[in-house]
Amino acid sequence: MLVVSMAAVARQRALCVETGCWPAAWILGCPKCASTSVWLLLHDSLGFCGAELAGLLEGEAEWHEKETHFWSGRGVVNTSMVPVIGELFTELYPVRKVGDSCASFVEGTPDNLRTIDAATLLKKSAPPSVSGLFRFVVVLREPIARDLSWYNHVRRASRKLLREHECNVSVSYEEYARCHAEKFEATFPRSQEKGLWGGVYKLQLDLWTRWFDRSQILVFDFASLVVYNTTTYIRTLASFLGVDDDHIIPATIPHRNVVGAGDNQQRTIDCETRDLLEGIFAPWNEQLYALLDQDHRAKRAWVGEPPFRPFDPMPCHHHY
Ligand SMILES: Nc1ncnc2c1ncn2[C@@H]1O[C@H](COP(=O)(O)OS(=O)(=O)O)[C@@H](OP(=O)(O)O)[C@H]1O
Repeated sequence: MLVVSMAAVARQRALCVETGCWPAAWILGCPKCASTSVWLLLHDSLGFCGAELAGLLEGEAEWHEKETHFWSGRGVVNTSMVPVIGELFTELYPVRKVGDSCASFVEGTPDNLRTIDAATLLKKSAPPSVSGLFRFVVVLREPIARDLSWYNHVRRASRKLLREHECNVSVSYEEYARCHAEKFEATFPRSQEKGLWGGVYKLQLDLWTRWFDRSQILVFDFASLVVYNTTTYIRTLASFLGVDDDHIIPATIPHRNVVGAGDNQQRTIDCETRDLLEGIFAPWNEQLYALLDQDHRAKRAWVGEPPFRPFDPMPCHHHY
């Protein structure tokens, strides 16, 4: 049986209202940035539980346990519903589970980071005594690698996701990326939720820091978390989430990819496409690094947040 951290239980109890709770932890994003692995770490090793949704098919229930998509713009909530959103949402996280089967709750919809209205709606819906206690986790991955991973994901996804997609995914990644690059220019500066905007992290962080204190948001770079410094980063994450040192904190992070290894995935891209995309992302990446650096210097970030490691360039191959 999992031994739950009492410190985490106490934190979570402060977020419960009547029969339901607001999750203490939120994995905000980004999609294809190891959000499932972080969720599994919290769920399997640190005693966090996801949402309890009744009446869903088995596979869907497992997915929604991590991702409620309540705030991510799929039509579930809008501003007119603010007075009742809290009541509806907290029903998904029953207070009876806290300290029993769950140390705490976590919401892990990775689309939340880039959804334009998510932070606003959440801030307006949660009581101030509660919203100041939220802990948000953001993992950011080199944007071209993230986009390639998303392309592989969509190619195997449901017809619905394919229909929603504005560029054809049945072509090579290079062709798909060129289509998005053209739309990126055309749609500036809106549509932050679509296509290449998914990798413009500076603007996504701005959406959240407008409404929540920066010290409530822990920003990790993907490579340090999953490759270079996993053990330390897991300890940092646990400490940020209020899991006490007495709790056994794992040294490794799971590796889950919903697409499934061995599926016919595209893993490398040509250098022409890499350079085209790099030209789009590089100025935004620079703005992101500058923002994070300022947050650290001005002590706006949580004191334990490590310096952000700039992204390694996306590898590519030349055609000869
Ligand atoms: N531990 C570890 N080490 C290395 N890589 C890892 C790890 N955990 C997750 N991943 C990679 O993250 C991608 C999946 O991210 P998500 O779970 O956020 O995807 S999803 O948005 O929930 O669909 C997916 O990336 P791609 O393989 O490039 O598609 C996973 O392989």
